[in-house]
Amino acid sequence: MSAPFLKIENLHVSIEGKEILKDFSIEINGGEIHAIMGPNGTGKSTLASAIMGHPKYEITSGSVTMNGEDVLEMEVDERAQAGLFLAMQYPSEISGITNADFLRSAINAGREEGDEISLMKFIRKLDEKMDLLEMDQQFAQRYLNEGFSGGEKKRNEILQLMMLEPKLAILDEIDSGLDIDALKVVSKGVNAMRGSEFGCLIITHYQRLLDYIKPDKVHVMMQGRIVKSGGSELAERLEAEGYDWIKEELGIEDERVNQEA
Ligand SMILES: Nc1ncnc2c1ncn2[C@@H]1O[C@H](COP(=O)(O)OP(=O)(O)OP(=O)(O)O)[C@@H](O)[C@H]1O
Repeated sequence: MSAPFLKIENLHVSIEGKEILKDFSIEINGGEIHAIMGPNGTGKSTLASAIMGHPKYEITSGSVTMNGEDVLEMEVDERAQAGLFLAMQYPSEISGITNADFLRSAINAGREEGDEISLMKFIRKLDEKMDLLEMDQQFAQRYLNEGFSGGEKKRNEILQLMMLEPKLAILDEIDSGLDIDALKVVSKGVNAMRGSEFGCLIITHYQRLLDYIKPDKVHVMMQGRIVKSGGSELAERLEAEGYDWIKEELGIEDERVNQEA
């Protein structure tokens, strides 16, 4: 069997001297979609930012490899070129750059000189993906995310995903703030990406999203690491019962209590 698409081993990450990720490990194979759920403040977004190389997050030990290559050795742009993609909880607005220009530059940044996507091919692909995501054509010419509603930003993140066709996507709360119709459309986009050459890590608070995007594995994250893994049934139980039963089962105490002790 080939090496896992994404392999994270014993990762420790600190922010401003405070350790947030504590011995985090996961393996995602090509074609697999994994979901991470967990209470607020357990380090889910920190994980996403650390993998992408955000300078604020200091990796103190552990490894991250993609297809056997050391991701932590790569510059941020090299990580994107290697096929990593992050859809963020709060996508930023960039004035002066249209959505279409941004997408074309991003596609070409991942290609060799002379192998850039032709304008015709780009437009055809953009039209096709925007159709699938039921996006109005005007969004191609609007400045990136500027004035987009929360739901439109999320839909636009999935458009980027479909245009860039990364090997591994991390989707951080792409369901937050989406109405039911938008949730279905966004899920349709992610499902259209499914295939042996695509791995995906979905961070979510709600099982609802996983009704539409069926994960191969569900992981529960607490206090900076995965404490339990299972299938979709795990997400269903979390939705019904919350996290207390896991804390009880595994003897996990709230951190604040630990600090006071
Ligand atoms: N820039 C920062 N400076 C200081 N602390 C930070 C910073 N970024 C994150 N943290 C802290 O790290 C911890 C983990 O935050 P993170 O955003 O990764 O959690 P999360 O699991 O994604 O939470 P949520 O479910 O609420 O989105 C929190 O206690 C947070 O306050």
